Amino acid sequence: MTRFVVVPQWQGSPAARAMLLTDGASAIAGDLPRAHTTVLDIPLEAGDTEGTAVQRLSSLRRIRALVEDAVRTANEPVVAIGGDCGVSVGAIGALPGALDDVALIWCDAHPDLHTPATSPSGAYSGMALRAALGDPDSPLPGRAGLSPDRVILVGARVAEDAEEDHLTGSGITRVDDLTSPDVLAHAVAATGAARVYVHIDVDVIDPAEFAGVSAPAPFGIAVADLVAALRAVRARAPIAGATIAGFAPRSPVAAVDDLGAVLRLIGAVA
Ligand SMILES: NC(=[NH2+])NCCC[C@H](N)C(=O)O
Repeated sequence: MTRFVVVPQWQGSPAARAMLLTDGASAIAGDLPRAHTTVLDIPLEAGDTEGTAVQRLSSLRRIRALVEDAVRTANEPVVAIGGDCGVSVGAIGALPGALDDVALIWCDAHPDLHTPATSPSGAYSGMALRAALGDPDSPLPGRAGLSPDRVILVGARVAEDAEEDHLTGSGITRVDDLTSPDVLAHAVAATGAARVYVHIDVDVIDPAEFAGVSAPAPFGIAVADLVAALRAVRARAPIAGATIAGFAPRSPVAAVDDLGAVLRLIGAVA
């Protein structure tokens, strides 16, 4: 079975209306099977930087501990429901066993490869993949063991120069076209990994199909293509865990329009 861990946090987001992410998490939670769902009691306050370049770090640190504890005690694969992308760093770090057999599929309109020094916003979500890879400059790094040559970045189309510079020669594989469903599975097979973690920021989906995101970016992936690609991945390697992040509906009525797509994505990883 799968355990759903709902993390209604917003503190890692650069968005002006970041708290919409807590509404998104709650909307999703309402559609999940109650007996298999844990909703974390997330501090609502912003917290402070602790003198670093990471906004709201003190709250993010407390949230990290809650996420790690929930994933560790689940004793079954967890689908973490954000909140912003920072949720994945703790959820990946708390996976059972060493991370050296894990491939990470990072589906996101943004590569999230900033360090605190290069981030334009100070938002931890924009540093999330870099932190998951053990960024030595991060005050809140992920657990060691994940390797860039086992990371596949899907649908990233809005990147700052510092992120493009880091990507060049990083060993990270990029996949931008999922219209052929086996491309992603082949990329995973090429990493040699035995299990897969799937991170999905819903802003990877084309805005024509999905409205409830903080910063819509054109030329995204189709829901059906991502679902088919993930099905092909699962035929080869088990999913060790997953995150659905970035759902920021403008209103409860607007949330309903996107929930079908969210549930299809959850079905693809759960
Ligand atoms: N996964 C996301 N929504 N990331 C947003 C990051 C935006 C921008 N690159 C920043 O660091 O502020």
